Amino acid sequence: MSADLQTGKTPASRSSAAQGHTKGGLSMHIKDGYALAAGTKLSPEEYFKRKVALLTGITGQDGSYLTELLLEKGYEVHGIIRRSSSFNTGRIEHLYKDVHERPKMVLHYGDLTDTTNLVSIISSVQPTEIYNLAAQSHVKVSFDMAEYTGDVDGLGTLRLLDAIRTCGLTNHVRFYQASTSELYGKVVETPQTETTPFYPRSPYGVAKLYGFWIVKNYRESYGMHASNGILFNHESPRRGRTFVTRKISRAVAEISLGQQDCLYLGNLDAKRDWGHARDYVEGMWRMLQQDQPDDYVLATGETHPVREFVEKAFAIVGTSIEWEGERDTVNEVGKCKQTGKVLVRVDERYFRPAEVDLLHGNPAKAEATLGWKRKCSFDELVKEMVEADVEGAKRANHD
Ligand SMILES: Nc1nc2c(ncn2[C@@H]2O[C@H](COP(=O)(O)OP(=O)(O)O[C@H]3O[C@H](CO)[C@@H](O)[C@H](O)[C@@H]3O)[C@@H](O)[C@H]2O)c(=O)[nH]1
Repeated sequence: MSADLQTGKTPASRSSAAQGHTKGGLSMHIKDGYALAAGTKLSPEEYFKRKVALLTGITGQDGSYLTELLLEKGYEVHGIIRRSSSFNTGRIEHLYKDVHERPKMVLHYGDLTDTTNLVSIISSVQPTEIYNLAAQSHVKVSFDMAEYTGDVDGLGTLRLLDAIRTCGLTNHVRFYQASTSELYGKVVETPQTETTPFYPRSPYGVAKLYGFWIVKNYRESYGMHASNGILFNHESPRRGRTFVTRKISRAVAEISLGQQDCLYLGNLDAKRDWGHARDYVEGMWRMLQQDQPDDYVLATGETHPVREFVEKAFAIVGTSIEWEGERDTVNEVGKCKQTGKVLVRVDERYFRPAEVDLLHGNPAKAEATLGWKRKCSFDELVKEMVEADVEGAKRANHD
């Protein structure tokens, strides 16, 4: 069911007058008859001559970059969004098209926990590609909401695959699953490749393990063109504010402008393979352009501790950090070398019941088969994030 984000009404229930783009949220314009009526049968020729993508998680970081890429490539993009009383479409507002143009991005209310709704959307959109990016994606939160995380991230993937089958698109649609380096968890070899054994360390990782295997199972059982992208951490100025990189870049920006005193973090020694989300969504798309489905690692091939991200982020605003106190304990602090002021403290509330200490991917297969390579370096990523947050903090102060 297509949704107008201002009114919550579907095209059928809306007046024919176009809804405008209003402050505080995004209003989508859906011409009557734009999506196909449920049950419409397209001939294979009609179906395959279209480029129609359906994204779950379109309002997230990856969803917004992927939508930009697909629109540039001439796709019609449909996204599933969850109903919320607060606006959650900030990352895709700039993709809004005037009502007088044919909209290329259409949003539908839906949820990975609602099978009927998924069947209804897929049968009316008849997508040629589906990207399953929706998830409860926060590892720490998954310890508090383990059942919900399992339902959405694990069973949600199954529901989507079954909805494709119910709609008769099993051997038509190409399916991308957002799998994750969290599957490796307690790593048994470094760097990690497509053949490294999995050992997830959180309810999130365990739910994603189910997602990974059900995709592989449906590929083998029903011949579906379904691929797993095992993506290592990927960040950007659009990253959610509770993930460590964005938490750091925002805090550094606000501290540098005198709007915040101190940054509180958990495990400073965890190591991650951090790339830029814009590069990674291109890899997702490339996976679905292959003749054969498969599983691929997307990573930079480098790993850096959280501590280094902190140091580099502060360096962008001209502050050098020196560490004092016992390492790996709550007594450790990061001080400004110039003034001696404590700018970083360790807070055990951010520790996880079980930690993933090291992630370091080997993207050789994706590079060789997909012709994919990350473009943005670690230093460029840190710089882009901090500079964007400095600009954002200045603007917020001004408003
Ligand atoms: N979030 C957060 N993490 C912190 C903090 N202090 C230290 N960390 C450490 O920083 C590391 C990265 O944490 P996140 O940025 O929350 O990301 P993640 O747990 O690695 O998970 C992300 O990447 C996965 C891919 O490997 C994704 O699958 C997952 O959805 C998420 O995007 C973890 O080891 C975490 O313990 C803090 O204050 N907040």
